[in-house]
Amino acid sequence: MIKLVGVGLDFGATKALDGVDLAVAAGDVVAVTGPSGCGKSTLLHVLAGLLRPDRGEVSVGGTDLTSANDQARTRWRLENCGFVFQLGDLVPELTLLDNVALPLDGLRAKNARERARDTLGELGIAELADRFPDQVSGGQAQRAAIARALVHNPPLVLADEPTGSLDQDSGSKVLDLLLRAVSDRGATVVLATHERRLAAAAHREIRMLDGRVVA
Ligand SMILES: Nc1ncnc2c1ncn2[C@@H]1O[C@H](COP(=O)(O)OP(=O)(O)OP(=O)(O)O)[C@@H](O)[C@H]1O
Repeated sequence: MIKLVGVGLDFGATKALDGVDLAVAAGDVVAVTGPSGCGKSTLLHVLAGLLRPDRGEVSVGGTDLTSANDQARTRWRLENCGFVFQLGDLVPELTLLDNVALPLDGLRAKNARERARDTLGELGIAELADRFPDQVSGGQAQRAAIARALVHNPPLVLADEPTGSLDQDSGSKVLDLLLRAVSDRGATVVLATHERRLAAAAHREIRMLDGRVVA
């Protein structure tokens, strides 16, 4: 599903990624760990096609993201990627239902809303569909963000500290829901985290330091 060969990316003098080789099979759940600033988020952004590396090759689901132009990478991302951020990143002016329906732009409105409602139900918050993000708890907002990342059944789900803003209890619940939903779909997951507990729930852990994979 994912193949990186010799991937390097610089921000000025900082080597955010420095010769990363990585292979991830379809359906794998991989945790990327390491200290602050080691390159975890940068790696996720490269996998999503949001950043193009300066060196090396990136192929995801058979698509060569190194040679694709911005437009092709954006189209690829909308169809193939779900992204969960630490703070949910819901659109404040939209209800949870409309937030979740966002990636379904191409579907006729009624179908999109039905599917969004079903996915909210899967995450256990169907009854909150018509509330706005500032009318729900952090854990509930994070569940909606996960529903939005999964609603179009993307083959690849990228999660950057998905429970980082939650207390331990609701973080564990949200993580369980995320892992169950991706396993039901057979999706591949790459999860950046500081937390041992999250890393332990993955099939595999990749440890980074100074832009390199060290274990
Ligand atoms: N847009 C940017 N401009 C300049 N430097 C950047 C930028 N984004 C990241 N960096 C630098 O690249 C390095 C890797 O950053 P990255 O965000 O990938 O780390 P991280 O492991 O995700 O950190 P954290 O765990 O704190 O989120 C850091 O040294 C960071 O300061």
